[in-house]
Amino acid sequence: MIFITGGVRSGKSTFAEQMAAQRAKELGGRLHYLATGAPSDEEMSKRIMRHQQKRSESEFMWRTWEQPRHIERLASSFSKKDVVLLDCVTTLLNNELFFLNQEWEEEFLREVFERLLDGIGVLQANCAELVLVSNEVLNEPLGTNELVLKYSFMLGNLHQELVKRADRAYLVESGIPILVKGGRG
Ligand SMILES: Nc1nc2c(ncn2[C@@H]2O[C@H](COP(=O)(O)OP(=O)(O)OP(=O)(O)O)[C@@H](O)[C@H]2O)c(=O)[nH]1
Repeated sequence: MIFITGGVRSGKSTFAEQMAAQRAKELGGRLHYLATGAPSDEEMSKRIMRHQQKRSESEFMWRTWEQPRHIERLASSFSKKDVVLLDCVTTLLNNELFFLNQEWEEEFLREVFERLLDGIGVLQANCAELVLVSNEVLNEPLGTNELVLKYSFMLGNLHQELVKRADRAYLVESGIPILVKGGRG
């Protein structure tokens, strides 16, 4: 598993696509793009269309899946030789946290945390390489808002756990990927 993080517009999605395509070439499997985001406004809709256009024009054959929750349900769509790019973990977390409009009690947060890790684990077990993209939103001062603090702890812990499980991890800054864990493999 490869974990890629970076700030907004850092270039992490482009880097992740290159990395996934390279791995698919090496492994001889198909390439899947798993989008967890939704076109929430006009700007996002256009951005998604641009991404889709770019993938359709690329030299690689991408198959796109739009799955905001329950990513594990896609597992049977992949083969053990395939490469899956999941973009992105942050949106997946948001979708889980806000879907039920539930109070962020400790038990609920723990359940979401485990559900996400389980879902990612199921995907990982059903493909050759899982490339995860996430947002580095924790560099700002956290302030004192309780929800922001809970969210930040949750995302931080999730990132730590995913990096622990990943063979390689990158931080992308201004379009430059910095290898923070693992070899160049
Ligand atoms: N629903 C859907 N979302 C997509 C699709 N292709 C890309 N996306 C979403 O587009 C987002 C990534 O693109 P950007 O918003 O440009 O990424 P960014 O984080 O702002 O910038 P970078 O760091 O440069 O990647 C992710 O949330 C993807 O899930 C698609 O086919 N369908």
